[in-house]
This record gives sequence, structure tokens and C-alpha cells, in this order.
Amino acid sequence: MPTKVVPTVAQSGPRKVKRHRAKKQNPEPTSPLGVLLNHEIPQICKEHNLTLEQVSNPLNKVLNDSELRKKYNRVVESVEILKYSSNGEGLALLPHPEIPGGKQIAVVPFGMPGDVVTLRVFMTKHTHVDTDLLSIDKSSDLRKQDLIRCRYFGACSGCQYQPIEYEQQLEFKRNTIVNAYKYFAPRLGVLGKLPEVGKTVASPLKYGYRTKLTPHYQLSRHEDAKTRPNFGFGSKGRPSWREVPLREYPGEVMDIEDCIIGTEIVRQGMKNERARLESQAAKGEIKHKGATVLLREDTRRNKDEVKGSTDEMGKLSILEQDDKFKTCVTDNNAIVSEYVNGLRFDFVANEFFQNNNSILPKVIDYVKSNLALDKSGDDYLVDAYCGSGLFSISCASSVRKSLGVEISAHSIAFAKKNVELNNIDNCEFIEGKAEKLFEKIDFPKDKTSVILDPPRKGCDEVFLKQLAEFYPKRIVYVSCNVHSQARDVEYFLTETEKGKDYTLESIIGFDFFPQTHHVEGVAVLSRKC
Ligand SMILES: C[S@@+](CC[C@H](N)C(=O)[O-])C[C@H]1O[C@@H](n2cnc3c(N)ncnc32)[C@H](O)[C@@H]1O
Repeated sequence: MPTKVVPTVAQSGPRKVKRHRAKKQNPEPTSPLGVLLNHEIPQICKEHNLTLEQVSNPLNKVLNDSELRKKYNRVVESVEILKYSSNGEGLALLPHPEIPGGKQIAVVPFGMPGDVVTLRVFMTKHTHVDTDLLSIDKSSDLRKQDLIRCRYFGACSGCQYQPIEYEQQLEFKRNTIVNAYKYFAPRLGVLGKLPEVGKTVASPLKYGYRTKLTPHYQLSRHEDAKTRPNFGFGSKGRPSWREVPLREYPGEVMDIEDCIIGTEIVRQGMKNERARLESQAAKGEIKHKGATVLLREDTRRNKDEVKGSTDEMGKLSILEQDDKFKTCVTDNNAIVSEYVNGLRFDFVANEFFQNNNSILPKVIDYVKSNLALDKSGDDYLVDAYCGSGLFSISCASSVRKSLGVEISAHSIAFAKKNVELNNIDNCEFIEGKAEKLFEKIDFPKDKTSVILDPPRKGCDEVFLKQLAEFYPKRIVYVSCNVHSQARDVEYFLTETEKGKDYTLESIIGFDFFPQTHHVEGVAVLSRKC
């Protein structure tokens, strides 16, 4: 006889219902989500006489009640897009699904201010809802659909601004900077210390400018080893407002055969690597479940030096342009070369280097002229966060001496090599955190200008305090995150002892990434006495 199993008390007791609890969102304040939660949502509430409570959602209830979730995850028609977020996504107010007369704030990727749209809410957060754009019922005056050049625009997460005239894109980017200083440097506004933000400087190339792309692939659970996985870029939700070709098993990664913001040789590299993945799949040779593939343009004067991505026949893809030879490198550790204003810069393929070569001469000219270097060449330069030496080396002929500091040992090694490659002898580089330069520096402060070009998170307070103590005559702050730049500039001018002696002379954007929401900010500070 089989043994009878008597349930224990715990087993026979009432089944515990697992309750979901929403995670508290605590984004980095200068990240796009931080800006949305701390500034853009409160701003919309203020403009529409709403309190934050009036637009908040009972997230824990929604997570634990499937009927309620159906009520929240719904299709909403006739929604007007009010403005862009700093991330290039539309922001709108929706009627609240539970509270009569109440509102919800919706984030609508690909929605443009002035559009009236139908959308689907697919995710509820405490503060707002995430949505997919289903159709545009009335187009914004700014929307020019015939400008869209990519068949994947409207689902791919890479570009936001393709249907917008280029001049208008520049104006949106200027507005992002205006808002960044309003949100992160409010005291400068009150003290009357904010100059008017200048007109964003255009990129010479509007497409075909990106010297680096990083498509990825991810084997989906539905795919057998012999099917090539999608190879491309992430999708932004599941919008259906535009017919975008999707493969049978759309995953997080969209299948994209070409990216028209890439340079010609990088686009060729993308085709080659896709074909390689196809043939590896056919042979069951895909080793990794997923990977990101580096595609980086390499430019050489000497054809014999070129190495890079090969086509299906195993032939090196090579492009001859302006007496130079371009290839697309896929090896993260390969050494690549770029030329800017005739100077050569070598660096490791997966280390930082600016991604839009066409705009660099304009940026360097602007930075150089705002360093206000003495024509006699008697000035000194500090290049903080110097990477492989782009700014130091570009300014070398106009200064007596420069000192660069950089945390990446690889980049420092290449900065030193680039000095030799360009026959320069007045640039020195040290490896370490930016503040390390103050242990070493002996430049006369009245003859020294400083370039800052930190990563997205900006500078830290320790560094900014020491910079103020060092007391250089001018500071040119280049930044890929205008929010952290605004925060740092305000801190420097108002919280450091000697920062109060400086004026914020100008703020301007450079369009390193046309068709996207990104903008590079350059702020110039000069010492009054
Ligand atoms: C935006 S890149 C600028 C590089 C260079 N100015 C250029 O244009 O090529 C920022 C650089 O800061 C470096 N970095 C990050 N944190 C740092 C720190 N705490 N101190 C010094 N360098 C840092 C990164 O390695 C990166 O090379």
C-alpha cells in the first residue's frame, strides 16, 4: 500500500498570495529619468494647476489587481502632445482612469508637440505612464513625415527627430539647454548671471556622420540555433503608428540591416557583420546568447596599414576618401586612427573618442577661441578629462605648455603616443582622477585656461572646489550632459569661495548627433579680475 502523505500544517494552511511591491524609483538626478521625475513632471503640473498627488497613480494596487490593471492599461484617443522631454519624447496629459476629472502624465515616444494622437498605456508608474504611439490623428505643424529617411524610424530607439526640419531640431536642442539651466542652475537665473543660450551649432553632416555604431543581437528563446537572431538596435516599446518592418519574433532587439546615421564605411561594416552572423547561424556556430558588436571607423594614410571588417567573400571592405583609406574595425582592442584638422589621433577602438568627426573642427575652433589664448603663445592649458588628447594636441601650437589628466590608463598611453605622432613636445599627460592635476600643476594661474570635458555624470565637488582654488583665468566646460553641466556651473559660481569672481560668459550647444535628442553643451567662464 502506498504511504499516505499527511499534509503538514504549513502545507495545508491558506496559500499565501504573493503581493508585488513597486520598487522606489531613485534615478541619478541628471539622467533623463531624473530630469523627468524631478523637473519635467512638476513643471507640467504647475502649468496645468495640478498637484503631484493629483497625477500620481496607486501603483501597488495596480500591480496586484489584474482587473484594475486592465483599466489602467488602455487605449486613449485624442491626446494632445504638449511638449518634448529632454529625452526627445512627447509628454501629454491623459484623463485619469479612476478619478473623474483627474489626470495622468503620459510619456509618448515619437509624439511631437502639437500632435493629437491615439496611444496605448502599457506601464503604470507612480508618477506617470509609459505608452506606445498607435496613430497620429492630427499632425503637429512641425511634423514633416517626408523627411523621415529610415524605414525603422518610429520603433528603433536610436533617433527621435527625423521628421523635423533641421533648423527646428537645433532650436529644440537649444531649448533643452535653456531648461537644463532653469532646472539645475536656478540661482544663476535669480542672480541675473545666466547669459542667453546661443543658437545650436549645426553638424556639417546631418546623416552619415557616426563613426561608431554598436548593434547587438540576442538569441530569443523561440529561435533554433540555425536561425540568425535579430541584429540591430533596441526598440522603443511596441508603437504601431508607422509601418516598420519587423521580423517574426520581434524581441528587444530590432532586426535592422542599415543605419543611415552611420558613416559609409561603418554602414558597410554593419552589412558585413550581419552577413557573418547569418552564415554562423546556418552552421550552428553562434557561440554567445547575445553580444554587442563594435563598428568603429578607422582612417589611414597608408593602404597597407588597414585592417577591418570583411565582406561575405572574405574581402576587406575599404573606402578611399580624400587620399585616405577607411575601414570598419570590429575588434574592441584594435588601435584605430582618426584625423582632425590634419592631426592624427590613435586610440583603442572601444575607448572614448568623439563620434562625429565632421563637427570636430568647428568645436575645436570654438573652444580654442574661447580659451582666449595669448597670440604670443605664452599661455598654459589644463585639459581635464582629456581622453586621448584631442583638445591638448589641437591647441598645442597656441600654448607654451599643457597638462592633461585622465582616468583611463589606455587613453593616457595613447595621448602620449599622439603627441609623438604629431611631432609635438609641449603636452604632458597624467593618469588619475581629475583632481590629481592639482598635486602636480605649477602653471601661473593668470596665464592658464582650463578645458573640462567630463563624462555624463559631470565633475565632482572635490574637483570643482580645487579648480576654484587654482583660480585659472578662463574655463571652457564641454559636456555631453547639459544637466550635470548646469549643476556644476552653478555650484562653481555660487558654492566655491573663489568661484564668485567668475562670470558665465556664454552657453551654446553643438549638434554632435543630428536626428537624435542629444546635444553637447559648451559653457565659458571667465575670471573678472
Ligand atoms: C567625454 S570624455 C572626453 C575625452 C576627451 N576630452 C575627448 O574629447 O576625446 C570623458 C573622459 O573622462 C574620463 N574620466 C571619467 N571619469 C574621470 C575622472 N574622475 N577623472 C579623470 N578622467 C575621467 C573618461 O575616461 C573619458 O575619457
